Amino acid sequence: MPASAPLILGNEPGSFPHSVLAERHPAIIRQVREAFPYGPDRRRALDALLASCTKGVIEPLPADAHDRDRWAAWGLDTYAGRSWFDVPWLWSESYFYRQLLESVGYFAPGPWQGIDPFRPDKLAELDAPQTDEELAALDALEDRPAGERDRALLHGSLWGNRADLGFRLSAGGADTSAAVPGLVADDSETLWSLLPPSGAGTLCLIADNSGRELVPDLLLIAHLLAEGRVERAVLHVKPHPYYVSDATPADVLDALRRLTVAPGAARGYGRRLWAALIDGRLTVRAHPFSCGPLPYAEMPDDLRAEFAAATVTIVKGDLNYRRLVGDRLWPPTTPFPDVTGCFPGPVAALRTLKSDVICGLDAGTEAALDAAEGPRWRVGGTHALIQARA
Ligand SMILES: O=P(O)(O)OC[C@@]1(O)O[C@H](CO)[C@@H](O)[C@@H]1O
Repeated sequence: MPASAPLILGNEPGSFPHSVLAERHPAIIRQVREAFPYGPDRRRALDALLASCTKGVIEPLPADAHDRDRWAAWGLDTYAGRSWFDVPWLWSESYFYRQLLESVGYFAPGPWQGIDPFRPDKLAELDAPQTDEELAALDALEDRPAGERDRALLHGSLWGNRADLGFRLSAGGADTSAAVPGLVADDSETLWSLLPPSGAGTLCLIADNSGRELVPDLLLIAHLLAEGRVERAVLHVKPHPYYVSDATPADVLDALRRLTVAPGAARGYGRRLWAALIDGRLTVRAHPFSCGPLPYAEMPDDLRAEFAAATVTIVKGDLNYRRLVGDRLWPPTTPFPDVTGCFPGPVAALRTLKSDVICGLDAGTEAALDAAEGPRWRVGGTHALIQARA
């Protein structure tokens, strides 16, 4: 990895990270308050979190918190007592979601234990007519040449990353804006070379959002298994609700059910995935580190061994990209292999651009984007990348 680049904090007014802490997080708290009829205690806890995350400091966890030791190992003892704006942005955001779940009683025995505060929106998205349209498009793909199906399913998974409910909350619907979407980097050939026909290996896919992103991720997995490009797949999701729409094991089951009751070709994909789960060719993992506040460079040994053994790991979305390359302001032309060197094994990123972090651009592309859009191209969600290294 190149020596270093500035770590992103949220303390610069006017910056995107600052707006996430100062505006997006309060909006998420408001949304969660409306999602369920939480009683006075839960509402008080949400108010307290709002005050803490906007004007207060990072509070420590109680000594009996189930994950006290884990968060201590992840840096809580260092950051407790400091402003949410003055610690690494990645850390601050992650702790916000941890504390949001605490506020709604997600972890405590009682009626709200295990209730996903974002579930109503996730289900609404899964049930939306757009999902039907996207699934219906599979019918037309059935008799297309293999290469065309490869590309369509890869791009479906890539652009599915625009379906990010947290992003929509503060981007005012930018995910459907008319700005010309475009790939700013395309290492598809490297990725396909890692997934040759008759591959006997394992694909790891680190999922991002549920709903309209997870569905095409599952379709891609089903396709790669059916085409024999990999023998097994491991889908990594979050152990608990996170960044509003991130996929959890329950969301995987919802998406799978959506596929298995869909008309046309989609149902076939659903049935194949169902069978693959039963016979073990597809497994779902929800590792605690997947909701951790640290870059992948600091992943624990069990995950390191798992990714090292994979044929390739596909890392989905903006947040996972930040964790992959470190949440730092690299010069955009820094080569992707240079900043992903500590990821154990071949890795590919499929991401729409929703935060300032970027690497692996060629100088001409960077200049053209700056000239056309100013800094907006980095965060608008209208551009995307496919980056890969063996
Ligand atoms: O990971 P995803 O779903 O593609 O995007 C997550 C996101 O919306 O949240 C972060 C800000 O809160 C940004 O990194 C990014 O814009």
